[in-house]
Amino acid sequence: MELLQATLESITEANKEMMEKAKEKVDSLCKPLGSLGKLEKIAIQLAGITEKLELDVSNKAVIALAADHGVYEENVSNNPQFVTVMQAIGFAKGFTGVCAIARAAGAKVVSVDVGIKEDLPESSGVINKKVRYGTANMAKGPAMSREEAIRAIEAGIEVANEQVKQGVNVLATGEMGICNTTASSAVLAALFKYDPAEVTGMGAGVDSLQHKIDVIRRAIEINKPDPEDPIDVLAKVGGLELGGMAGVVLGAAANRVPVVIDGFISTVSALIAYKLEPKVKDYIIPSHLSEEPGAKIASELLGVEPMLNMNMRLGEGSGAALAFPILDAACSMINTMTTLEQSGEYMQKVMADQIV
Ligand SMILES: O=C(O)c1ccc[n+]([C@@H]2O[C@H](COP(=O)([O-])O)[C@@H](O)[C@H]2O)c1
Ligand SMILES: Cc1cc2nc[nH]c2cc1C
Repeated sequence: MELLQATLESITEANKEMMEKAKEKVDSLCKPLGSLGKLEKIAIQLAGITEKLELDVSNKAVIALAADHGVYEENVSNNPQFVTVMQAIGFAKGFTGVCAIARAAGAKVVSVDVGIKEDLPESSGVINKKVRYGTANMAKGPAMSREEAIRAIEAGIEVANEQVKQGVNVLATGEMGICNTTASSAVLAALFKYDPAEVTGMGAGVDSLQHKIDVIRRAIEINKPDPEDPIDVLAKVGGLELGGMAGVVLGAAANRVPVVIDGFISTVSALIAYKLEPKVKDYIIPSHLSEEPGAKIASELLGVEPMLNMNMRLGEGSGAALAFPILDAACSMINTMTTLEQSGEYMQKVMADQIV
């Protein structure tokens, strides 16, 4: 609890003065006002986060947190549960979908076990931050205790802190957990009082969507999570990797480092962090709009507009990694473009044949 409390207390808003300066600089560049659209918005946000006008997001990491879910026994996912541990190993060894996309973007993937139901050997390369061996079945009782929910959040904070210490200057949230779309829909419905039918989709595949909705409804009825208490909601109907990702968002904000969020599960986790400390919003950069129906609702609740719509629903942090080059472009824009004035002067020199 101490780490969570200290982290929450250390989060401040982005530097609005620096954002004003960045806006002035962006507006002076050689282009029609506002013509680089969201790229301008991102550059200004990055300046506010880092308190610098010379921007750098060259050291990138996707934090991919993996955990298992007890609600698997309710038949809410038609994929085998071993996929969770298989993909966590794949993250560490570099052969999953997110790894391929991160590689193309020059980013590393950090694989973290926050609650896989098996023990992994050190040689797996997966960082051990295990809080417990998977959650309990939320359709029968709380997924985890309040203390475990806090420890999961703190595991994410710890990883964020460790990565920033190693020089990482932009983070992204990613995850793996068979059944975590059930947990995410339950958290979203409980936190914002939605009917589960409005925020539940097929995930990675399910035999009956109606059955999945009924299980979520039952979990909320049995556990009665308190919408005013995000940790209570996380503990009762959430997941360990959701807590971990909320922690990564909080840790990023506390370190004044931008954090790119991925699809549905990542966005719901960011909402948990936002409910704990609304100032984290200044540090969050959205990436893509997941095909999962609850993703649009979650983005709107967070007040972010995903920049890409690639019909993706893989998770893992794949969409966030795909957005990394857009951040690079925003930095390059503010760092290397000439101003209208400089371009004019240069043009006059060229025309006067003064450039050798
Ligand atoms: O990120 C998304 O928007 C997303 C949407 C659907 C599925 N997923 C991935 O699929 C897994 C969960 O699917 P499920 O059906 O088992 O709940 C989990 O490991 C996620 O990474 C991810
Ligand atoms: C193979 C597979 C890979 C995944 N990655 C994220 N969720 C996933 C679900 C499955 C089934």
